[in-house]
Amino acid sequence: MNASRPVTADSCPAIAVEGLTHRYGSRTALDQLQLTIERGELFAIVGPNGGGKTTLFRLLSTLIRPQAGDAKILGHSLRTSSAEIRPHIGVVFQAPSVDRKLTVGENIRYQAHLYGLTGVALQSRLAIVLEQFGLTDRQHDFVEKLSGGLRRRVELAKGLVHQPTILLLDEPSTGLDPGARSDLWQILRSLVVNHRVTVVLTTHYLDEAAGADRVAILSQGKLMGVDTPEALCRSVGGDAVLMETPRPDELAATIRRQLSLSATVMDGIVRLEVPDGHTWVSRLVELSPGSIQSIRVGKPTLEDVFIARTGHRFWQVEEQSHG
Ligand SMILES: Nc1ncnc2c1ncn2[C@@H]1O[C@H](COP(=O)(O)OP(=O)(O)OP(=O)(O)O)[C@@H](O)[C@H]1O
Repeated sequence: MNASRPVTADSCPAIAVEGLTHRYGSRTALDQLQLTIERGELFAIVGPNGGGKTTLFRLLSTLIRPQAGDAKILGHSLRTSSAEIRPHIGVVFQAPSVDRKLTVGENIRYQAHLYGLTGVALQSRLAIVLEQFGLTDRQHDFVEKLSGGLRRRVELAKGLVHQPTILLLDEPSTGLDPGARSDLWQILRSLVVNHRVTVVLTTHYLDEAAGADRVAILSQGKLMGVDTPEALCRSVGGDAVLMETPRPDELAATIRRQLSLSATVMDGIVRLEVPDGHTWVSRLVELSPGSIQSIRVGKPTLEDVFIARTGHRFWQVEEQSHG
């Protein structure tokens, strides 16, 4: 984007992760990860706490060096070329990096200095990002006076002031109310569509990951699936049928025995995936008269994908130990 930078071949992906493995002592945080992120994608890396998202994020943002494997960012190796990579990436960390005692404008200006921007070029970029994030009339306000959503916008403006090709965001929605989360996603989508920035974010909100172009599911350091949200959900097959009953194990066993369907019990709820779920409702209810308190039929969600791929509920995984 910057004329002084070497032009990178447009054909190479934004990010190509090639067998990245990372261990903290005996704990494997990332296990031979393979993943390609194309340019101009809004890409979500989703996973429960401890899944390895932050470790991957720290590797991709050149904060830590790969122990095994590599990743190419716009064709540059993380192992050998982190200095070449840095100008091309903008990073928004999970922990706030804005200085609350400085104004919005000062925060962005200091960040721009770190990337060597000065004078007219700096003023021009400052004006552009302030406008882009609806902060022009707040530029003289102290950050400590802003709402959480506006502060997050200042973080984004800082991350983009040097015009990176790739924006990495670690859990950007954490702590935001639903309105601010929705604003944030609109901004991210606009960056992709109008400015062709590749946006890669981590999240543990499955519902918001469904708004990305593609989703990678990371659990216990392993990639459990990567595709568009629609394709991932289709891969579960049919509809998800969920039943509440006082004796879930008994009902699941009856369904397996009498209907030859693979019913499972998770968190006390009997669940199964079948094509045309609505056609099964009366048969299921008649199977065990009076025992089903409620029955729900719905299209599979990313949570269903997670269950199908890992055998666990999303929020259970963090309680399990890692190998
Ligand atoms: N500095 C560290 N020392 C030891 N173990 C660590 C360290 N950082 C992470 N881990 C472990 O590595 C695994 C992956 O952690 P990581 O923070 O990458 O996951 P995450 O998906 O980002 O989780 P969260 O959503 O909670 O931030 C976890 O088991 C975690 O306990």
